[in-house]
Amino acid sequence: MKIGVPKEIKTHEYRVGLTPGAVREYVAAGHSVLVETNAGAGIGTTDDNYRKAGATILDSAHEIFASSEMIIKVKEPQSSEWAQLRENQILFTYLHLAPDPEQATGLMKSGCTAIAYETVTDADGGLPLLAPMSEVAGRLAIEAAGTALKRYAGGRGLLIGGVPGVQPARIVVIGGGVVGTHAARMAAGLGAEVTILDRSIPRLRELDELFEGRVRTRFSTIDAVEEEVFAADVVIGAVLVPGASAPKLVSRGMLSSMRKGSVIVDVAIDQGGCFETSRPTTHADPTYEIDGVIHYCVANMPGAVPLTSSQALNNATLPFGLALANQGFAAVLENPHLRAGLNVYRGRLTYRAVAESLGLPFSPIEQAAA
Ligand SMILES: NC(=O)C1=CN([C@@H]2O[C@H](COP(=O)(O)OP(=O)(O)OC[C@H]3O[C@@H](n4cnc5c(N)ncnc54)[C@H](O)[C@@H]3O)[C@@H](O)[C@H]2O)C=CC1
Ligand SMILES: CC(=O)C(=O)O
Ligand SMILES: [Mg+2]
Repeated sequence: MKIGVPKEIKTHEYRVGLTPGAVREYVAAGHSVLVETNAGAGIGTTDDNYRKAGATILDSAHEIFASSEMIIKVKEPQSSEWAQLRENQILFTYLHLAPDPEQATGLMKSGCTAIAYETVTDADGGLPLLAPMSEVAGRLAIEAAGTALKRYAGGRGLLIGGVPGVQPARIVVIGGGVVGTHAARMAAGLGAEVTILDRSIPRLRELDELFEGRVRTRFSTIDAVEEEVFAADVVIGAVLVPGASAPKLVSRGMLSSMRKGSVIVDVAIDQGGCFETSRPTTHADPTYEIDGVIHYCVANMPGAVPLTSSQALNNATLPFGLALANQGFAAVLENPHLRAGLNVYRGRLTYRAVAESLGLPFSPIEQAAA
């Protein structure tokens, strides 16, 4: 199969869909890989490194889209990209369609087959292509909070871990999945007082064992969220209902009861965010303030550390990408985990939670492919 890798064009997105190491694997399996010139600049790799791995370098995204049977990217396609997709072409990347009707209709109009990294599953009920970036974003969330807490940045002027004799920051993490666990690990490591809220009791049990008493766990009710958020210096939004828009757990009205200079890091912003006042921001201008509460809502946090992130992402996508390259669409029909990733097929939405969030018709794949 001919596989195309365009350079990422979202603001301050420095990751790349395939690293030279991954290209080598596709080429060894008999595939051709076309890479846009400078696609690897953000991870400090050159066109020559891609050529050595067996890729052909093309001058423009236009040539990549025109010549490839499958496009492998990182971020959701931007409008200039979805306009170039076409029927029978496979798109394999993050999509986050639930809060993004424009992109959803753009992909539907293109007729392409779009597989979303974030809804591909594994045998343990996990999300193996979301997990590595959630690990990165969870860890970065505490760095972002530490920066925003500084007085010159509008924050309370609090050091996350405090110092001996002075209390540390109180950090509340809503959602104890991959993002939440990695955020809690970093926060606890720095010496913060950490509470994780989740609606899954089995998950709270696992967290309790994992952190051996170093982190408090709490079942997430309306009461519990209010109590914890009002007492927090930092709130990390890390909930997910796969494919769906994030539930809004902190309302606009609640902000006035939060501490002035406290910080919200809404990692779940790519699914619409779990704070009513969240709106997507970029690495170029990551924060804004409402009612004295600093909001950090960058939708591509791992793009800031592309060396770590591109490797972690490629490790996870490789087996799925190879299956698609080897078998084409048949891989989606055969493998239930890839099938869970299918969001758009020839103009139809094939992922129920996405269709429901967008208020558009849902077509099960059996029906869409019939
Ligand atoms: N902004 C960014 O750059 C990035 C954003 N993300 C996003 O972060 C979010 C979290 O991802 P993961 O941790 O991988 O998901 P996950 O599925 O591992 O964890 C989500 C957790 O939320 C819990 N949850 C669901 N509804 C809840 C509620 N009402 N109250 C409390 N807990 C609730 C679930 O029980 C689960 O434990 C997703 O939206 C993901 O797309 C991930 C990576 C990068
Ligand atoms: C998961 C995601 O949206 C990202 O890594 O940017
Ligand atoms: Mg994102």
